[in-house]
Amino acid sequence: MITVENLTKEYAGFTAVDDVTFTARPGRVTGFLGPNGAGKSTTMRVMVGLTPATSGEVTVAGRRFADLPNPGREVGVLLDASAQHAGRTGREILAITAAIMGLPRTRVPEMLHRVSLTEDEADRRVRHYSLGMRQRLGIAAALLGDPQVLVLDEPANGLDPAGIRWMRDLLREYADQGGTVLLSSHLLHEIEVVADDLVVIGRGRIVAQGSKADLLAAAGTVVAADDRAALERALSTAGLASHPGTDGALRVEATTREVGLAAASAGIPLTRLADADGAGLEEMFLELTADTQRDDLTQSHSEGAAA
Ligand SMILES: Nc1ncnc2c1ncn2[C@@H]1O[C@H](COP(=O)(O)OP(=O)(O)OP(=O)(O)O)[C@@H](O)[C@H]1O
Repeated sequence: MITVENLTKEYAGFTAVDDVTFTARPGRVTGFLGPNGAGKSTTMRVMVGLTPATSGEVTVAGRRFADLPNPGREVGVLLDASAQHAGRTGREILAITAAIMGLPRTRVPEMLHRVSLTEDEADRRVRHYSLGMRQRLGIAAALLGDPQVLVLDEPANGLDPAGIRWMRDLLREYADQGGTVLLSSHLLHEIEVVADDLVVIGRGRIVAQGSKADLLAAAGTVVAADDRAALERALSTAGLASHPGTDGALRVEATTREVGLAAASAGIPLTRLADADGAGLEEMFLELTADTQRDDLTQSHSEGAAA
């Protein structure tokens, strides 16, 4: 279990994370989703004690990371796959990590096997690894101590489609065995297949959170008719809020049944009636984050200010 409570992180007066509260639960994969610069990495860095919070608190298994006696045994962390020592082999990196955590050396070949790095690849220096191989090695290091919690920042970066599927299966299995997984991404599709819960962040603030199923249901119904104005009137008469989607159809915050009945009672033939489903979630993500993108540079702050 990871609990983030009213977390705020400021860099020289710039608020990178703004009063963020959420929980990642055991047995579930929690997707931490947001556009570039939304505050995901900063939140995760605070979570694993790399950056001090300005205010608020993060606990893992009920304790602050800094208070965990052997953190690697409780929390597996992959924040930056490229941060590994380029001059060491993958096997050496895992062996050193195992020694630091007081684990038997036998964990190393086990984990290499778990992430499908071959013997030959394990003995190459990391500088010769592809980004995908570094991600696998990073995941092996995160799993080494058999932790109950995994914190992974953009773990799918650099993985090919087969690698992404492999990782999804691995995380699913890990969560199904009772583990807690928090993984970040700026790509909705990457996360929506594997996540049970979603936490969406934009400009440092949480803009939506809940189970994926609830967020999908909240994304409502897509409906279209040749006479869109009449359809809008019928929906409004039935007390259903609607707004135009990007494809000319209307998005309605109601079930397909409610929408169908409202159209039928006004005698309007429909050309389309469907659950908003994945497309709805994507639109919701774009809408939620559109006004939270950090590309307007209206807030100036100094990059690299002291943490
Ligand atoms: N050390 C720092 N000094 C100043 N600003 C920082 C520092 N670290 C991060 N920031 C700023 O905080 C904001 C959030 O950054 P963060 O890396 O947490 O976003 P992110 O959601 O992980 O984005 P990405 O998907 O691009 O990795 C950004 O505007 C970033 O420039």
